[in-house]
Amino acid sequence: MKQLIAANWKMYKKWEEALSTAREILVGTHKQLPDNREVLIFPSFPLLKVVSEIIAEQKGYYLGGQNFYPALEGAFTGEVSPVQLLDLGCSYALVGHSERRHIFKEDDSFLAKKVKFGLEQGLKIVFCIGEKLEERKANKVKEVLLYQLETGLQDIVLEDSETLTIAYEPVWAIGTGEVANTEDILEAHKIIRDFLKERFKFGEEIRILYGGSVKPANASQILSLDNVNGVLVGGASLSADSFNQIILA
Ligand SMILES: O=C(CO)COP(=O)(O)O
Repeated sequence: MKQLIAANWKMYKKWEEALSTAREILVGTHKQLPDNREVLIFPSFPLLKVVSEIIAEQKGYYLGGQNFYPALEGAFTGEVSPVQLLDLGCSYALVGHSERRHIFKEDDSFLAKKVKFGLEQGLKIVFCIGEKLEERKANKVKEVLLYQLETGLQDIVLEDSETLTIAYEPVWAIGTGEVANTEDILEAHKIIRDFLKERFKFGEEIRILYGGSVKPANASQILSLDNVNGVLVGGASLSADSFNQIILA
């Protein structure tokens, strides 16, 4: 299974910066990209085209949309469809990111609809889950993760293990500089792996990423842990210099 190093640029960057960062990422890593690593970039919608032009046809580099609405087309002002993402060269999309869940109030049943619809349209889905600090303090990590997995992945049929990736992003570790410790990551990823093995016939091969304050200084240690098949990076993916160190960590 190849490790996936993913950049979530969130609502950052303008055209020129996206162009130069994407170029520097490609130039700085493509010759040394290990065979067992892949790179995925999630720019905001207005930047998809410029990043797509840089990484299109580059082996091991992929483009993803940060969000979509689960319909082919229609009167949904302000929304973007999976068909439009695919048309711009995206092969992946994020669903269930903590910022979508908490700021935009996307609930579990809506997220389940998005996962199913996105997969049906041919997008690979990176489904994000993670507990809040108060849930961790109340010893509810397992309960929360299993609930998010069970509801979000209900009714889906997978054609192969590459179409689904899970990202474990503890909410308290996102953008805080407070990375989860080794035991916490191992425990959460084991819970997710056991669920996947029980739910899907190729559950052993579905990638599980860790996200939350991943930096060049902690990336290689995190990537060496059992059941960690990649990372989803926010802040440290905005500069090519730090993201490249993570790609090659
Ligand atoms: O939300 C994240 C990636 O999706 C993580 O963000 P940070 O790496 O900035 O903590």
